Amino acid sequence: MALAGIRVIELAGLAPAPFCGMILADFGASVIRVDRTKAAMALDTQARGKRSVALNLKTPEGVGILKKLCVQSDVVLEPYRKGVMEKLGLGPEKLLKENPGLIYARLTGYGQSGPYATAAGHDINYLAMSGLLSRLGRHGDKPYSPLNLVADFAGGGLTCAFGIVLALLERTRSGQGQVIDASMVEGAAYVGSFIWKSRAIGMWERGRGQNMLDSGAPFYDTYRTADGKHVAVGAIEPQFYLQLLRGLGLDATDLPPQMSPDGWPELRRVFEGCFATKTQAEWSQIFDGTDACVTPVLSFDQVSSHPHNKERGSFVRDPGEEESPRPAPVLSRTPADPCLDRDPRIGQHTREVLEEYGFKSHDVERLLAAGAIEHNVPEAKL
Ligand SMILES: CCCCCCCCCCCC[C@H](C)C(=O)SCCNC(=O)CCNC(=O)[C@H](O)C(C)(C)COP(=O)(O)OP(=O)(O)OC[C@H]1O[C@@H](n2cnc3c(N)ncnc32)[C@H](O)[C@@H]1OP(=O)(O)O
Repeated sequence: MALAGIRVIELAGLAPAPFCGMILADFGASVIRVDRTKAAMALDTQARGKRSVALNLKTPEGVGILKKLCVQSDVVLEPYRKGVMEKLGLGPEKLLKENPGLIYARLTGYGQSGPYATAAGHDINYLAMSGLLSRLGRHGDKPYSPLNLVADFAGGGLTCAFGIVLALLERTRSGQGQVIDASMVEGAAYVGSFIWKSRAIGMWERGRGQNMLDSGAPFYDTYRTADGKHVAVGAIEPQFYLQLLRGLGLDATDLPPQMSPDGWPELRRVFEGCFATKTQAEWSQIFDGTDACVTPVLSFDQVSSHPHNKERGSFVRDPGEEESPRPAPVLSRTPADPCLDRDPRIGQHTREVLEEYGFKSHDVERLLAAGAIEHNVPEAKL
């Protein structure tokens, strides 16, 4: 796999850093998640392919172990509030001095500088600060946050993983590591570059929810079908729009012009009436194989059995029969090979990892007895 041989230390976080770590693990990196001792439960639902060590960073021994793990690794990924790592004596200056090749990725909401740098926050706050949230939502309604996808995952975890891969690539030339300051505000805004830059061509002149791509246009929206399900319509170009009308049994000459916002309320009423007359499956039969850009809005239950996704194997099943998306994109020679084992328990690999990083087994016993580390044996499987 593309990242085989890369050693990553991921300090356990809430959602964006775990996703970043999972991407690296899916593509072959050895990812060790550093968990707290005495944790009631693992909150990391994106632990695929990772190993877990449990360290108590409130003890000098725990901090010493983390330092040893970091200086022998390629990447450290930390999701804490600005200043937490420095307080532990594990700031980038110190670690890069000991390991000049280290890539030190800091994934935060507001970045490492500025008046908000130390403030608590979550996806919705970062999205708000990126400017994008002000553009999301239906006409007449307040701004709407589309799950925690944009800041936490697209602008956060994924962007940070991209930064790590760039730094790894650059290190092959310079031999040097570097610090990555991944701010989710900036990552989200960057992901939204199209929105920012397409203002110049007048794409966002109208208010929220009144433009072509923000649910303003009837040819770019979802519609309820006779069985209470939905279809998604994305028929922008005139030739595709004509196919949409054909499938709906409508004649363009009886309707307001496609690109005239004044006629959009009337057009939407007509489309709503049409889509409500058939089930989702019936619409799929009509539109599949055409360029009308109409697709079913699939539920999680439907998604993996849809013939397209099924043929490509777009979803994988873990041994607990839970489905999840397979890693993307697909590389032709070195594709990701997601680990299908159950997620690690907190501290499941403490002993194994510490010995791998040069600790003697009697040291491990001493650290266990001192409460600086925890080792949890997985429950036996039948
Ligand atoms: C009942 C509650 C249930 C909660 C269920 C949660 C279910 C999951 C849901 C996921 C929701 C996802 C949401 C929508 C998100 O947006 S997640 C994104 C959150 N934001 C970020 O990640 C940005 C960067 N991080 C941060 O800003 C902050 O970490 C935070 C998220 C606001 C949390 O702040 P806070 O809890 O005060 O932690 P921090 O200031 O970072 O300090 C961490 C302290 O913990 C310590 N620590 C760390 N590891 C260990 C360890 N192994 N052993 C012992 N201690 C440990 C650190 O040393 C630090 O301690 P101290 O410096 O405070 O003394």
